[in-house]
Amino acid sequence: MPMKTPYADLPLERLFHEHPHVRDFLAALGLAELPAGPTLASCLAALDEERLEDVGLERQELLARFAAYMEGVERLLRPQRATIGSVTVIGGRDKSGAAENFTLELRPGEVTCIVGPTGSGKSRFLADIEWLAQGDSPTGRRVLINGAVPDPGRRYAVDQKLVAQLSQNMNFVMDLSAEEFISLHAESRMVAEPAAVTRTILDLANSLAGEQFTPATPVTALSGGQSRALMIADVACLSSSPIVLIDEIENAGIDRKRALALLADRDKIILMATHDPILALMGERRLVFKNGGVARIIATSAAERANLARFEEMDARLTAVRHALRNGEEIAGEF
Ligand SMILES: Nc1ncnc2c1ncn2[C@@H]1O[C@H](COP(=O)(O)OP(=O)(O)OP(=O)(O)O)[C@@H](O)[C@H]1O
Repeated sequence: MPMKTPYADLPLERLFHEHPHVRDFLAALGLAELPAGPTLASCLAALDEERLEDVGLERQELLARFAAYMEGVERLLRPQRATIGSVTVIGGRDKSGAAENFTLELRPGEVTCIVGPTGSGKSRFLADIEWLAQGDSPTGRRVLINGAVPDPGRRYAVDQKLVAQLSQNMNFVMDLSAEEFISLHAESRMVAEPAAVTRTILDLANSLAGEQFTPATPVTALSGGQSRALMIADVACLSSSPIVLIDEIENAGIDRKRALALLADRDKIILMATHDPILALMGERRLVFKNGGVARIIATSAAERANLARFEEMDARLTAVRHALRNGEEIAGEF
């Protein structure tokens, strides 16, 4: 049964005006030039056999391909953030098989920190969330979305990923400028004004990075802190994934506090492995890992938050020393 799409029957000018990406779709098939016609359906109907042979598709297949493409685009554009009100993690067992006995509900805008010694299971926990584990990982944990088992399509979807990962190492292999790189992403996400969004992301990234870069800076020339800042701004503004997993925002010349606030502001559910005292205390809670299991859940108390101000002061002083070191100054006297 061939798939039908109303888009093929729109007046051609309107189709191209409202959906400029259709031109890219056609160009990719070698159909940038089409026989004249009032609608795409009529243009495709007028294609001669020879051109169809060049494309390698039957006429009906071509329409079905177009319908599937437009459906994919619609899915991409459909807002999905509103559909996530909570993520629930139901405890499984630690490495010795002892039950974890916890049920944890995470909501948009909340930051949950993950702490514990090396090998205690922090990355495993993040992986359980990334894959929406259903008792089928070594921990036996289960993850619910909006209080229910997510449908399997959601679990394996690549275009509507629930989870975005910000990992430590950003290795760019493409030879693009920062502006080209981000605008390519903005265009692929089909945002209404890719140029404006790109500018916002570059500005945000620069406000997070200790040292500035220009839109023309090649991504391969960005420092560790700059590329990290760029990825954080990109995830905050362009990713539709409602859950963000962060494996430590290290102190690589980046305003960690602002970065975290920026992500939380966008109503994302944030899980972050960190032992940075300021970031850890900015979170709503900390999950303490031992022997592969969650040993304790500590809600950040008012008393802990009171310490935060003092740690921020200490951090500002250390930042000043770091700055002075970077500038080749001597570190003597009052700091
Ligand atoms: N509950 C569990 N049951 C069985 N295996 C587990 C469990 N939790 C973690 N593991 C396994 O233990 C190993 C160490 O865990 P993981 O890498 O998550 O630790 P980590 O805290 O992230 O360590 P690091 O800080 O060094 O990165 C991994 O192979 C992981 O799959």
